[in-house]
Amino acid sequence: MTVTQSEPEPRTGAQEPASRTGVLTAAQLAEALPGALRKLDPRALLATPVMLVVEVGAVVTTVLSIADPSTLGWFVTVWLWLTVVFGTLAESVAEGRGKAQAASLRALQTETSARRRTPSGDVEDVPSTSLHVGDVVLVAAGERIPGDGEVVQGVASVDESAVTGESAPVIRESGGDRSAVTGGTTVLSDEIVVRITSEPGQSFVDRMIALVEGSERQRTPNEIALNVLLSALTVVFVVVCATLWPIADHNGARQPVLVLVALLVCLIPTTIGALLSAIGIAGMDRLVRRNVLAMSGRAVEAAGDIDVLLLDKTGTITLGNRHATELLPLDGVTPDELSEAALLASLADETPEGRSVVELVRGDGGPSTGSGSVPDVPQGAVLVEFSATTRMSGVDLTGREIRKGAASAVTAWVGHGDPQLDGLVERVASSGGTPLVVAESGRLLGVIHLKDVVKPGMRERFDEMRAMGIRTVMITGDNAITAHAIAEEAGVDDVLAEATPEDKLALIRKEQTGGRLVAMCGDGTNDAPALAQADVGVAMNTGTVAAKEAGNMVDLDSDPTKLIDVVEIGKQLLITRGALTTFSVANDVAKYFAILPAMFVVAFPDLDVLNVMRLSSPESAIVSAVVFNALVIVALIPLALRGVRYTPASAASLLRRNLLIYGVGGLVAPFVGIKLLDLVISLVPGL
Ligand SMILES: Nc1ncnc2c1ncn2[C@@H]1O[C@H](COP(=O)(O)OP(=O)(O)OP(=O)(O)O)[C@@H](O)[C@H]1O
Ligand SMILES: [K+]
Ligand SMILES: [Mg+2]
Repeated sequence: MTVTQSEPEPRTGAQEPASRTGVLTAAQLAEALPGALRKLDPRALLATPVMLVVEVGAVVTTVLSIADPSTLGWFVTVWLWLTVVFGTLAESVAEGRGKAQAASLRALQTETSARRRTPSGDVEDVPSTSLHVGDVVLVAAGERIPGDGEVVQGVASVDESAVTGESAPVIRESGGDRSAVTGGTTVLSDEIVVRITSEPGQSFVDRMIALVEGSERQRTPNEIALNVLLSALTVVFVVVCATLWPIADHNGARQPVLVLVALLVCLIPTTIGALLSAIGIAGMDRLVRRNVLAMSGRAVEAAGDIDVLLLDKTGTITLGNRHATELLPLDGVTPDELSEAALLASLADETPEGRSVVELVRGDGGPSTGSGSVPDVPQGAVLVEFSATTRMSGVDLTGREIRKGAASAVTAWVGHGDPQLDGLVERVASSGGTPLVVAESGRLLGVIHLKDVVKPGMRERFDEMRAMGIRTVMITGDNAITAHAIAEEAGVDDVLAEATPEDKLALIRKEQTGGRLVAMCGDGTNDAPALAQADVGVAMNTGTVAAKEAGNMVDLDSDPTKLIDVVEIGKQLLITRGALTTFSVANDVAKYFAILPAMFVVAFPDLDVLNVMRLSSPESAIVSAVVFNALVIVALIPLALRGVRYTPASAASLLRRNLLIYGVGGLVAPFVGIKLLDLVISLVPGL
């Protein structure tokens, strides 16, 4: 697990494309070109009405130029087509950046043979592609896991490097919060039984491929709203140009349709129209680079404005391999009595905690990766499974009822407490451990000490979040003393202890009704409702299938502090879109003043006062403006892909800075650019 992240390693080990850093290579452009040309299909352009209008304009000028050829006509026509192609090229380049990654992920999908359990209990060999939800397969050391699933039996160490890029093996085991396995990863030791949870073609890797290729990207509400605004602006300018025609005609300054089309394209917001979707794709791509898979673009945007982050304790803030280290009997209880009861209450407990109790009592000792002897459950035993709501587990035998679990739950079950027990519980809890109280038929026996370790580097990262204005709250099913001990060590701002899944959900709703945007990091099935309710729900990749499906992001590194990166990327996405919109509109306004005087100066000599640009001829002015308009798109592709830099600062000062750079810059650039182009273009005979 990587905890601190600076620049992440390329996951695939493939050569780092230069465009990641914002530089476009010729090879990349060449590779993206076929895709860009395919996107010229008007049906594909319907999604960006601004560019569709440019394409229609290009068709019109093409027809006019064929009917009545002129240098001006052909110049305008070629550059209008280039404008559309530059737009589709931006999107195509953005998509292309995920292609290498997609290719290496596809390699994971080669068909393998799976050992499937038949209803009669036999094992049959089937191709991995024919596995369906609910099938149960056996996977032994050295074998590839044939599909996404949940470990229902056993413990194994698994090499997930092909998916996560992390070479250290991870533990996958039944019962707990580390039960999900990903198809295509390899079991390194032991044997596990896996219940398949995804249909062919809908696996985690399939979704990753779709994500990195950008084919599954859905427009976010903000993006849709902006697109509508840009379309409305376009309609306004179509009307302006259409009415300009009769007015000019009436005043004896008849303008050819060709010129009006050129004017229209210069005025409508082509820059942002062309780059909008590339900005969105690049944002997703940056997340993937950080090993975060975002299933929803809305969540990425929301991440830019997060106020509160809620985190589960075990497996999120701590490493999560809670295991029993010590048995503490009450006075009058022999160590053997406590051991026996603890063992019986754990024999059928498939959670890692339960297995670790068995190991401790049996003296197996070894790490939880050991294959473990399967102990016998006494005849006639009725098992009481652990649930996050009861916070207890145990067994009913003839004449004996044994439970182990959270102190409050077990003392409530017994019907009374015990001062000595309180002392033991507090001792374990104040060290950050989880105390499990053991009781038998109304009698309290003692405490099991479950130990867990806080992941390294937490405190620094939580400090960083505080600086970004994000409040961190740990929510755990564990008792208040343990919770506070861990919270203290990890450096979170607030704690909610003894929380049931409903409490976690209620806390999120409460924060949300206060108008705050809430992020949640979790790994357990009991976190799933909260992950689904949160605006940004980040599931740990180590977690359960339910958690991964409920959230709208999965962190392959299972690092809760990754949220810092997610927030930065979200902010960067919003800032980039805002900056380029500002630039685009400012640019168009400036072009209006740059070329209108040139167009009408012949008919209205008074306009000459406005003709500050002193362009060489009306024709050259028009072509220069169209060429400038197209080149601006190309010039800004790298910025759209790389994103405007985000530095933690107040929203107001960021806005001021960006208005200055992109607003004023957008106003000035056309005057300089068009003037320079005019100097060159006026050399062309006929312009
Ligand atoms: N196998 C088990 N048998 C009995 N009791 C358990 C078992 N596992 C956990 N408990 C008890 O139930 C409590 C809640 O556990 P759970 O794992 O559901 O917590 P949670 O809400 O996921 O929070 P976190 O993951 O942050 O600890 C634990 O603190 C512990 O006291
Ligand atoms: K424009
Ligand atoms: Mg949990």
